[in-house]
Amino acid sequence: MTPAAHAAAAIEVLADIETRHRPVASALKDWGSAHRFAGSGDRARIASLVYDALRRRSSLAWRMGAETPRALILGALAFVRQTPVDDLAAAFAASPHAPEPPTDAERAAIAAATLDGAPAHVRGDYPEWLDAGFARTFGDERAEEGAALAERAPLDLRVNAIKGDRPKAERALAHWKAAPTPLSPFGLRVPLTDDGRGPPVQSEPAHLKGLVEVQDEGSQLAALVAGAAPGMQVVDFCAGAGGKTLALAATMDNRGQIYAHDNDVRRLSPLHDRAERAGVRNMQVRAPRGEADVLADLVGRADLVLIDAPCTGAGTWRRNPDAKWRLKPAALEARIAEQDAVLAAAAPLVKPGGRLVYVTCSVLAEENEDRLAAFRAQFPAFRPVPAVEAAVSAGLPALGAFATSGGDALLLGPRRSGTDGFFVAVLTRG
Ligand SMILES: C[S@@+](CC[C@H](N)C(=O)[O-])C[C@H]1O[C@@H](n2cnc3c(N)ncnc32)[C@H](O)[C@@H]1O
Repeated sequence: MTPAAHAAAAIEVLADIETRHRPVASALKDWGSAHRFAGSGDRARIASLVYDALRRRSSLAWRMGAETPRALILGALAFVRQTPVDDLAAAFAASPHAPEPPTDAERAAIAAATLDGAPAHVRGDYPEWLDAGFARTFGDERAEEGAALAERAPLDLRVNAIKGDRPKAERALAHWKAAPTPLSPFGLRVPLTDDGRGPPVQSEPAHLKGLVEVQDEGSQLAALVAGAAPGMQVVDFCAGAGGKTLALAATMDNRGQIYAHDNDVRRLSPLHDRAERAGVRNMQVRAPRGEADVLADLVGRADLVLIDAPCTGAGTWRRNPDAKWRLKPAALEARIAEQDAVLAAAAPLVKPGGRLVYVTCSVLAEENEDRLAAFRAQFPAFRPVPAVEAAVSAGLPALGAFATSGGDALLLGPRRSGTDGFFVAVLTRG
């Protein structure tokens, strides 16, 4: 397929997403099934263009003066990919499966485009109803912070210390030009292609042998700040597929015990194979079993309980741009209720003197500081560890620069730390 045909396909996929309110992954999958001639490289290029358009949907629509799938894809090619409009016109004219060449009105929109005068939520490409929430966290810099969350995300890997060190992994992945990440001592960053595609990690020997896992640097840092150490009893209360479980286990060196729990048994299922591949031998999966309290024996026994709470994912919009446009106030309310519920359910597991670590991948204070305040009112025995102190004791003093204004937590994000957005608060039980 030609680049022009990729553009035509991306317009089709976006139209499917808009008209049938479909998640982007399903729309892309269906397009691939209906167009079997398209190879995996073509499908990846189409997906990358769709994601580029979705990340910047508001600002592209503002610049193009329209929010149609065609306007968004032309805008992504012109403003994200920086393709000159005459080159687009020539490419479209030369390909039989191309969109119509840019009209005079579209050319004029591209030539005149500016975001001057656009409101913060348009410049920052986040939903208008979240403007107050963004203003609360970021104040006058909310448009810039939103824009950083609308950039492409890098491909980060975590080197699994059970299987080898970072230089070993770097050598194994030299053909990808993987290089150390700035903040995590276990991170490697893999450059993407100009159009935003990464290499096939899952089939790479270093991945198959458990030497590396895909994990954003911010997620790695959240797990490191939690401070799991050899010999501890650790509960990963919202383990999901185990991204953080494996990171915690790597710092425990197979000594002590890590219990991976989630209230959704299906989410836990990949963890068995992942742990096997990673060489983790001190993990128990505590999946839900009907009404039984599967963590009853751990009450008051855990040195560390990590709550990687269900959240809106507002810190990971670089990777899931359609999620930000689909997010509605009711979903935020539902996540808040779940966050209060997991905090209340997990707190009794912490032993006196032990640590509770609350993490979200959101930048919204309603999911972060407000939840901690509500929790502390209900559980006064828990006291926050100042973020600077938590960073120093994790051996990551540089993270102190990302303390929240209250100083009780860390807030990471693409504009601050070059990572996804994560909120990390450490509390101790008195
Ligand atoms: C942010 S995800 C976890 C991601 C995972 N820790 C990782 O690093 O890959 C949040 C998880 O919380 C789980 N969850 C939601 N409510 C819960 C509850 N009441 N008890 C336990 N887990 C819950 C969800 O099923 C979801 O898997």
